[in-house]
Amino acid sequence: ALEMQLTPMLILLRSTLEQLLEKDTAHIFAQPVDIKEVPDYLEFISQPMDFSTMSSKLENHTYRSVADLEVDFNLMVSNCLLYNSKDTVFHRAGLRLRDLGGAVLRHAQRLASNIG
Ligand SMILES: CC(=O)c1c[nH]c2ccccc12
Repeated sequence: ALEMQLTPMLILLRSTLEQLLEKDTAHIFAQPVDIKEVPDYLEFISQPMDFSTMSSKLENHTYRSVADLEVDFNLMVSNCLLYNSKDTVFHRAGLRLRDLGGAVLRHAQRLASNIG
């Protein structure tokens, strides 16, 4: 039945998001960038993304595949690399999350292919 098919995917997506969160040890990506603290942020970034938003989208069944999750992960990382100049801790953290997260997502995609 459909709910049987969706449940394993939901479990896989939760596990994948947890693994991605673990790579952000400084919790730089945990919450939305605070526009009060960073008033020019939306002049550069049209679609903010962060892990708490991804978690809400996951629980609202917005993601139907690992690829869907990957789109928002890549958006979050791209925003960081665009807004923060190369000589910043935040930019370096974005590069590191991109590389570590890529490995997590490749493994999750392989597991997802075994569910289908
Ligand atoms: C993820 C990211 O770019 C940021 C996370 N926290 C911030 C604070 C000021 C400017 C940028 C950020």
